Amino acid sequence: MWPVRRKHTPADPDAGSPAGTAPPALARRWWQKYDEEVAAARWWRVAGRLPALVGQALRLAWRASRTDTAATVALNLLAGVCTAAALVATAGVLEQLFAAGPTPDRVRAAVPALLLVAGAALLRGALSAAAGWSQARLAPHVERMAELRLLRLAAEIDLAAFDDPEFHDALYRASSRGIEEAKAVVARSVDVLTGLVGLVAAAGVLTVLHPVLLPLLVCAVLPEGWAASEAARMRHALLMAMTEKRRRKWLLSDLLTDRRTAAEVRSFTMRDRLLADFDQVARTERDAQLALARRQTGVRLLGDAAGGLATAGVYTVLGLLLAAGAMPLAVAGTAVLAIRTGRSALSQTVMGMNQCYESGLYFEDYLEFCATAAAHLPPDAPSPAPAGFERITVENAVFRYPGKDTPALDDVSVVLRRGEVVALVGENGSGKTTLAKLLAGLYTPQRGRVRWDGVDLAAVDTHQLRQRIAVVGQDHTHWPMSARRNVVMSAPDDDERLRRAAAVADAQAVVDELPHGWDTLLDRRFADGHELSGGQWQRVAAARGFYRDAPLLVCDEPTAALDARAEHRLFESIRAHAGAADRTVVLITHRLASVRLADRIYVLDHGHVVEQGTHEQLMRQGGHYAGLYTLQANAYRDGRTTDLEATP
Ligand SMILES: Nc1ncnc2c1ncn2[C@@H]1O[C@H](COP(=O)(O)OP(=O)(O)OP(=O)(O)O)[C@@H](O)[C@H]1O
Repeated sequence: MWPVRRKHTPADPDAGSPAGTAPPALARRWWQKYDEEVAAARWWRVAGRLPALVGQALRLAWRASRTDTAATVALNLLAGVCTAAALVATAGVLEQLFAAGPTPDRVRAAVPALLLVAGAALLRGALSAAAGWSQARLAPHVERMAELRLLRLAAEIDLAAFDDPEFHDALYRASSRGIEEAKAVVARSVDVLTGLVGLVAAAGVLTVLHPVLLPLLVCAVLPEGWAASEAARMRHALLMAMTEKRRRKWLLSDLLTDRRTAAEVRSFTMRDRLLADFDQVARTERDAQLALARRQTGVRLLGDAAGGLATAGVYTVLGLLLAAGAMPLAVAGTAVLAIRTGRSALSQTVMGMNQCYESGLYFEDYLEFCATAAAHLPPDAPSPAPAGFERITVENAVFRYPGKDTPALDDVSVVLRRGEVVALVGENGSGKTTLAKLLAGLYTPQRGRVRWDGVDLAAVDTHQLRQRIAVVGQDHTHWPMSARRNVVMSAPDDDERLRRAAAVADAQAVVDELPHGWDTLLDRRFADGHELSGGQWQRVAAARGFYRDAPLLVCDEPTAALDARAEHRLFESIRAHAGAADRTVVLITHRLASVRLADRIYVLDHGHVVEQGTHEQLMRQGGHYAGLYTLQANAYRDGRTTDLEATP
């Protein structure tokens, strides 16, 4: 699917990390296409990319809150205008003070300009405070919008993306910093605009005073700007290179602190091993951070030295102009003020651009993730999913997991009719779960088709389709919610339906023992939360499948954690569930006694359907199925059978 092999970027500080933590060469994915381009960006590209970046940030802010965006931009711009007005008024004050004539007259003449300076300063203070307030109000709106968008896309994208490590890297970067930086880009964009207003004012005053002053001022500020953008680029390149390691570290810390792994960490004395693995990655990260700090300091020193020299040059030129009589003292005084204001405005602009660029790099990670994820969503205007079916056919389906050379399913064809119980059997890794996920509409085959009667499922509304399929999964989720929510899920709440589903799945007895019945929270990490046993969870998961009341029920090893009696009852219930309303059941189980009564059995081996038929037909064939069945039957016979184990 993504054939080009990835090479480590030159910025990767851990190309030779300790054994056990070094990532294997990963196949290039669509998530990665953009990374190297960003890591290689230089400061001169910053200016070119900024307008688009600022535009996107402001659009996001606009969608999040029009009032606060408009207020933030307008108030900051007005504050910038006040700074400019104060500068021009100060020039007027100086001009009056250095004019010829008696001192009291000069001071009196300067009073109107002085009042203007004071007024502009006051107004500027008030505007800045109001701008700060609207900016603070805007940030949570932007954060909420950005977070919701990312979560919506992550929850909607094709399930296959979750088998791709690059997807996880991209998601990690987008969610860990991308969202945070979306707010920063908006704030820094406003800084740039404000700085530009001040700069225009100072530049205007300086150009009027002497044409050589403005270019000198620009030269004084640019080195610092260059240094800051280089430092930002280095930091982002490091983040790029460290993404996978940071995820690894996070995973290891999760293993050490998670409740689900806490027991095995102790019983298998895994603590030291996990800590050692964690420390290996942490040390690599620390060394990379130290190297980054060293390189950043070097670049900053260079920028500061060049900036200092250029500033000294500006004042030297000013002194020379004064000495040569080419500039009167009043004008020189104004020039010093204008240079200071201009320098701070230019610094604000350049720093704002840099910070905008730095935040923008992370913001672009976020934008890129959203754009790529959006491009991999199911089709926009799909045809409606069929309400039911007479026949489901899988035709010559080929499915390969991302990054795998061999397909998990190769040229597989199966047929399911309405009201049938169809069993999928085969050894571990033969492709049963993958086929079940294709039938459940969770994966789309890369070749071949899955149809409900004549309708190809690749073109239908997946959301609608999935509402017509119930799945009792092998790896069902223990939702940290109430018992009721664990069964009802997203369907409408209906007590009678809940009672029926629980009765069929034998889950009512489980719930009856809970302190708050259906409203008990099933998570021990919260106060008053309760935990269920593996078998009890499995009954709740089965009730979830029955509650959905769908024409197709896919059961992937639904009884693995059940005791023999409960397992027997659940299979009976599944059969009755299918018979009662002409529902079709796909059943995956290694307990072959339970598949004997299936209407048809498909036997899978290494991703191929190798046999199909009823139990009797397959036993007569004497092939793969007959071999497996006889093996289990003999095991039971040798172990002296009991009533429930009379058949294998
Ligand atoms: N998420 C995944 N990413 C990559 N490969 C996978 C993934 N899930 C399964 N596979 C591979 O696909 C093949 C078929 O796996 P599948 O889970 O469909 O087998 P199965 O018959 O259900 O096995 P079991 O009886 O152990 O549940 C196996 O080789 C497995 O390694």
